[in-house]
Amino acid sequence: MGTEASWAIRTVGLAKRFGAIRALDSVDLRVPAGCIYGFVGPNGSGKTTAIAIVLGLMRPSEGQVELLGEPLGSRRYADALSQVGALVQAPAFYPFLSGRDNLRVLAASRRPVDERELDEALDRVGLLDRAHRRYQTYSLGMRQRLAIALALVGRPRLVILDEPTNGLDPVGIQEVRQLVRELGRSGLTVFLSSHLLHEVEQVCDEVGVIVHGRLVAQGPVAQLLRPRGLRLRVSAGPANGRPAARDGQLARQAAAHLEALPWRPRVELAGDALWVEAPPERGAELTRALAQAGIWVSEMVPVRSTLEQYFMELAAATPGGNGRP
Ligand SMILES: Nc1ncnc2c1ncn2[C@@H]1O[C@H](COP(=O)(O)OP(=O)(O)OP(=O)(O)O)[C@@H](O)[C@H]1O
Repeated sequence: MGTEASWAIRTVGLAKRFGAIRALDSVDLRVPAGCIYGFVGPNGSGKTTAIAIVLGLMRPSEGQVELLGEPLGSRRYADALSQVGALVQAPAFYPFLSGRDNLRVLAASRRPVDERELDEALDRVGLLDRAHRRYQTYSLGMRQRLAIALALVGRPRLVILDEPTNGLDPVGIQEVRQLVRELGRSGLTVFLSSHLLHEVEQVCDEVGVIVHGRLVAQGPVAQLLRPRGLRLRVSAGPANGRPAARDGQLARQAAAHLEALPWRPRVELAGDALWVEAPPERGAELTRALAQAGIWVSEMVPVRSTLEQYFMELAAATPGGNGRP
């Protein structure tokens, strides 16, 4: 495998077996430097296993790994690791110490740190002015931001966050997502694992989708996760002189008009709403066709299939990717 500094993480044919369980099966990760990469998959799909291998905490059964251009197994892999910050498990912070003292104690347990490094990490996560307060007074979001600060001490080039919003309240979730976006904007490469497709969609530039240990899709979020359908609600036109049709009946009429369009979109009825398989930019054509038939669109929302459907479709489309061996 050639050395390419443009990949923060690159794996080829990465596999890990635990007895009969294939936790990872021929995974080719491509994490471009300078992006926010979302590693998304249902619980138990192999995300933590892949992260543990990249961090040198677990040996792969097969395959190659390159971190910041250095191959796993080479002497320089340790140098690459020293430029990586990671949050894999919640750090054991001390409740009675301040945020800053916690950071100092835990960071110093790995290597000597100076106050300037602590200031910088606290500043990046927006906790500098509250660093003197006791940890036990912190909100859930602040606690997680402090945990991310610990991963940022020493200015890593890459930060790996394993499910960083798990267990947080809604405010904390928003704080952490916002922080991840800011870290990405600052030029840091962020590798974030999540079982939430919408989280990855909101925060990441690139995505890798893993199902049952297989990477079933990878690429820019804008390409892979774009909405594939439109949900419509319709109402009778204001002055078309027809007796008002019942909602369900009107929806059936609307479906018939749309299915008759030259490009024959697939249409499904869902009660009084319709689901049309069409990219959002075709919305105007749909509304025009319906208006010409005297049916008015009262609501139109771009939608994707549900997370589970999406994972299932991707897994089914991948040879051997639809179940465990
Ligand atoms: N040390 C281990 N021994 C045996 N099986 C393991 C071990 N670690 C992980 N597994 C199995 O490997 C598979 C992948 O687990 P992994 O923890 O990597 O998934 P994950 O996507 O991170 O899920 P979660 O978000 O639930 O942690 C699962 O079937 C899990 O039970």
